[in-house]
Amino acid sequence: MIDLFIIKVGGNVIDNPALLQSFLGKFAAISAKKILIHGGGKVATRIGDKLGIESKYVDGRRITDADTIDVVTMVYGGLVNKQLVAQLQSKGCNAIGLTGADGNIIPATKRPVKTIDYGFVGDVKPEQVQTAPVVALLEAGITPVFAPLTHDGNGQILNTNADTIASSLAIALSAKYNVRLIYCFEKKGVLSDPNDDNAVINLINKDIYQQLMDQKVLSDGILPKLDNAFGAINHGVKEVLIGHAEDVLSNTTDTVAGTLIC
Ligand SMILES: Nc1ncnc2c1ncn2[C@@H]1O[C@H](COP(=O)(O)OP(=O)(O)O)[C@@H](O)[C@H]1O
Ligand SMILES: CC(=O)N[C@@H](CCC(=O)OP(=O)(O)O)C(=O)O
Repeated sequence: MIDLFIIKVGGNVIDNPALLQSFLGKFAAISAKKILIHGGGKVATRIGDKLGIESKYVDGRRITDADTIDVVTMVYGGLVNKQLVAQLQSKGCNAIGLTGADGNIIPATKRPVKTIDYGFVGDVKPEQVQTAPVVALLEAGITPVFAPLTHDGNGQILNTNADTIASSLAIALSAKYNVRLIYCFEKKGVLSDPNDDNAVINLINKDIYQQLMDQKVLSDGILPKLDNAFGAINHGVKEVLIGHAEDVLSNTTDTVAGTLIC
């Protein structure tokens, strides 16, 4: 099987023009087949604030009411996605911007209300991901760039965490490719002390993950990232790495920056 890099870039990197340019340059330079998934939570929060729409998160997932789904559809599916595609084109990478509704690639189910009503948030089953359009683009030498939006099949767009989009695509495509899933964010990896940016844990297995949860070392956006990272590694994805956008695309066979999930 040939390699496929599935790379997710988060909102803090998207919001930092210098870091984003450097990241996109490294991404464009990857010669293997590749897919980019972007977040943009910070941009959506800022634009929501300007419109008087307050952002609320529970365990790193946005509560998405009727006003918020409109904001995130515009911000993720429009502004962020198209800016990234244009920037990749300028770097010689022939990218195409997509949401999960396009080509029916990522159908989802609105999250059922249990203790919390997340609103228009979509849960994805990797086995429902339609890989054929993605494979066709990859085989044509085109790089898909996914916004974190899905749809329910009844005309409703849903907001899905970008970490989940990345792991679902990674799991679905691992039947055909040797998938390497890389989560790029603004920290050097998963930290044993969230206040110490150098306290990177190089390797996390299931037991260490449980210990970190018990010690309450993990909170906010790192929760969906690890949740999805383990989901991917347990369902056929060859390698999952979490690290700084500046470092993780520069790894060599001798040095690995970031946190490897095993
Ligand atoms: N132990 C930890 N290690 C790394 N990050 C952590 C940890 N605990 C909490 N975090 C927080 O999780 C955030 C990453 O999630 P998020 O902001 O959603 O990133 P992204 O937008 O890239 O998905 C970090 O910026 C950090 O504030
Ligand atoms: C349901 C849910 O939480 N969706 C996310 C999608 C964007 C995202 O994941 O952005 P980052 O990668 O920048 O965090 C949100 O609206 O914040």
